[in-house]
Amino acid sequence: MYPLKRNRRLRTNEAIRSLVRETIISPNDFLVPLFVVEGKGVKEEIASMPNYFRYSLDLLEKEVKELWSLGLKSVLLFVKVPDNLKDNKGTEAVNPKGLMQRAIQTVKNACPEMLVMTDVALDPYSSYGHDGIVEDGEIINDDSVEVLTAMSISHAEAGADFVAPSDMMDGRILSIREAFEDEGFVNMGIMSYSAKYASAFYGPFRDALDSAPGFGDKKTYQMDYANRFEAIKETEMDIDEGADIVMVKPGLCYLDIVREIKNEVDVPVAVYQVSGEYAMVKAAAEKGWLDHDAVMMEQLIAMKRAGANIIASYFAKDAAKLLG
Ligand SMILES: NCc1[nH]cc(CCC(=O)O)c1CC(=O)O
Ligand SMILES: [Mg+2]
Repeated sequence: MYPLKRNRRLRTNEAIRSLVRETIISPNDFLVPLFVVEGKGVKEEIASMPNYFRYSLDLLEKEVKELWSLGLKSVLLFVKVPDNLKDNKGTEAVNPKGLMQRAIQTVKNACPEMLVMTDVALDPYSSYGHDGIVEDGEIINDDSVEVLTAMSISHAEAGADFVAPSDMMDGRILSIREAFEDEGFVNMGIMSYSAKYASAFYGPFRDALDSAPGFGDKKTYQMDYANRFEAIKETEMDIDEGADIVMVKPGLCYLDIVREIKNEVDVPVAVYQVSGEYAMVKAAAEKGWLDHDAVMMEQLIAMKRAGANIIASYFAKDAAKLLG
């Protein structure tokens, strides 16, 4: 007549709940995205990403030290490139004195043990705002891969630990891996954005870098969000081509994909909780409609529970502070 098994016993108080908790997060799980701009003393808030900033190199140095003191040991660098340096060839992307190359050196000087990952794609450097080279209104694959490979070598030369190709061109992981081997960068890591969907959740990021596509959309290279098997195919191919870490992006709407990939592959799986996901929580919290910290933690734990070993998140610093 009464239940023989009372599951509620294990929920009676926080002590027992924490004893049986299956998923925990710590600052070790996070990858911190950072936006870098030219200038001195610049710390600009991004309008659509409240409490998230673009830093000039001098203030980047301070920020990175603070992250380190919070236990955050990996950063993912993005740069905002002035319009006059944008073209259709990625010229500035391979400039040894470019902003990205200097940002890598700045982080390494400020904090030698910080793991530095760099975004590899042409969009912030492209006069068209696309991730590859444009010809007759199309984003052409193989020439883009060549530039992305040169860009990766340039980041390795500047001292990066990992490149994170986010462009979704075919074959770029193999090309980058072979170039690293040929040039003696045998320890350079590749975190591939292997299952990256064409998503409307990237909007605020494109504000942050002024990198919105000038024509069309990214659907000829980023994945259709209706697809699931394709994510596994993309991911397995990138692992075969030499990726050390694979990534699913965006996060929350794609946790089914994270779980499937985690079950399929034997390399670490990352997830990217993207700018639009961050903006939604901030906006609702500002209105008093959601509890910011509670919703943030619930989402981060959900990502880890879904199988993500690594979470790239704009909440990394807030979460690290809360986790103490
Ligand atoms: N290719 C560049 C890149 N790398 C990461 C993001 C999005 C990150 C975010 O929204 O937080 C994008 C934008 C895009 O593909 O359009
Ligand atoms: Mg691919």
